[in-house]
Amino acid sequence: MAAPQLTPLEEALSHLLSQAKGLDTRETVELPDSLHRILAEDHHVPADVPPADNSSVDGYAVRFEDVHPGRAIPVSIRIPAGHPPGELAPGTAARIFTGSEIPAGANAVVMQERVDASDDGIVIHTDVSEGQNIRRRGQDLTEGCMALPQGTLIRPQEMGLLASMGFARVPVQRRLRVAILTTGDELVDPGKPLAAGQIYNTNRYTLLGLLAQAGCEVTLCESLADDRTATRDTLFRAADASDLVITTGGVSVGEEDHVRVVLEESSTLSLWRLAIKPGKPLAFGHMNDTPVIGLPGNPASVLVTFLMVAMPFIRKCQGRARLTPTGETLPADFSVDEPSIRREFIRARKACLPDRCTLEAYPNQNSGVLSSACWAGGLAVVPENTRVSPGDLLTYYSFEELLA
Ligand SMILES: Nc1nc2c(c(=O)[nH]1)N[C@H]1C(S)=C(S)[C@@H](COP(=O)(O)OP(=O)(O)OC[C@H]3O[C@@H](n4cnc5c(N)ncnc54)[C@H](O)[C@@H]3O)O[C@H]1N2
Ligand code: MOO
Repeated sequence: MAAPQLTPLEEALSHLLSQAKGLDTRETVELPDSLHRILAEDHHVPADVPPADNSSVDGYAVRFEDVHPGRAIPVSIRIPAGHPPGELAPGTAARIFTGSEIPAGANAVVMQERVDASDDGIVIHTDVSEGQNIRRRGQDLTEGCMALPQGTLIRPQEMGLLASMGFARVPVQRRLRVAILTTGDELVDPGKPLAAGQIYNTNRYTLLGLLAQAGCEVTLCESLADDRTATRDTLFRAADASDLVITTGGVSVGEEDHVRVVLEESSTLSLWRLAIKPGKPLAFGHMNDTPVIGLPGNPASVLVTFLMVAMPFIRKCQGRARLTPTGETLPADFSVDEPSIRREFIRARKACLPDRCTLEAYPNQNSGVLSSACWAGGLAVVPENTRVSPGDLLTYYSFEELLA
């Protein structure tokens, strides 16, 4: 029997994305609870950050025109950080600290290591230029500018930036509710002993981690035996409770691949043999209007298909601006001698010397080898029907970008 044709990733993705519905509801959360949530409104800068010019060092604020080699300048004021700076009298210096506001009249700060201080004042032993060691008002964020657009994933740095603008509460999208169903008689949860023929359920935990990083709420996380009725019942229950159901396993061609069969009877199933490696079989359908993405069972295939297929779908539902990764171009430090008709996502990492970075590949790229992904920093893309020699340029998606 001839194998059905392979579908390009873009074709499957465009079908999937055309079915992704945006989330309609939002909520407001306290800033500390906003990590991994999606911003639901554009955030413009309400006032300059920092709000005033301030010192980037511990030292002395002066008017640079007052500095003459060997001549002492009296210290007239002391300005601890957090206190109003006042005004600097002409011909004098202000004792100042990192983060202290610059007093009116001063236009430079000299580090204390460059100064001799005595009862007569300070003698400066260095050239002083206008503006030195002054962090300008608004250097981080300028009033009125767009700081964070709607659809931004809030990472630790965005939490900090929101705090720097004074936002204590943040409007965020409702979390996308996602159910995880792993399938297979062989699966046992960690913590229990393995009997013959059994393996530990890996995908459940990979997906829990991926969905947490993607800002989703996991509604239900169950492991299904290879049983058609149980698969059907659980798929309906999961669909009822969720905006999206993700399954792993059971989408290939065997008669024990019940997810495929149940989706076939109950919905408009699209079943693809994707032209990507790993991750060939992929199912997409609906149970009672809830989208179901059926990922293959192999643990490395789950990671790759989640990142390349499910993640853009999730991003679209979340109203994110960027759906697919941009990547960077780097030379390979490995070879692919046998070209594949499937686009290959090689678990790879950057190896950097002072002058250039190359991509190293994990030696075993089998779709059952998840340690490849723990070793790797991301995915290097080998296009369809392409041999690779060291030095050839490849697109590389870091895991950080894929999950940002
Ligand atoms: N005759 C063919 N057989 C297979 C083909 C094919 O085209 N023709 N494709 C192969 C490829 S490629 C893949 S990928 C798999 C996909 O199969 P399924 O999605 O139906 O997945 P399963 O058969 O259920 O499992 C595959 C593999 O992964 C292990 N697995 C499954 N779930 C988990 C889990 N939660 N944690 C850890 N490991 C899991 C499972 O034990 C299998 O070893 O089909 C190939 N076969
Ligand atoms: O399509 Mo599979 O994930 O290569 O083993």
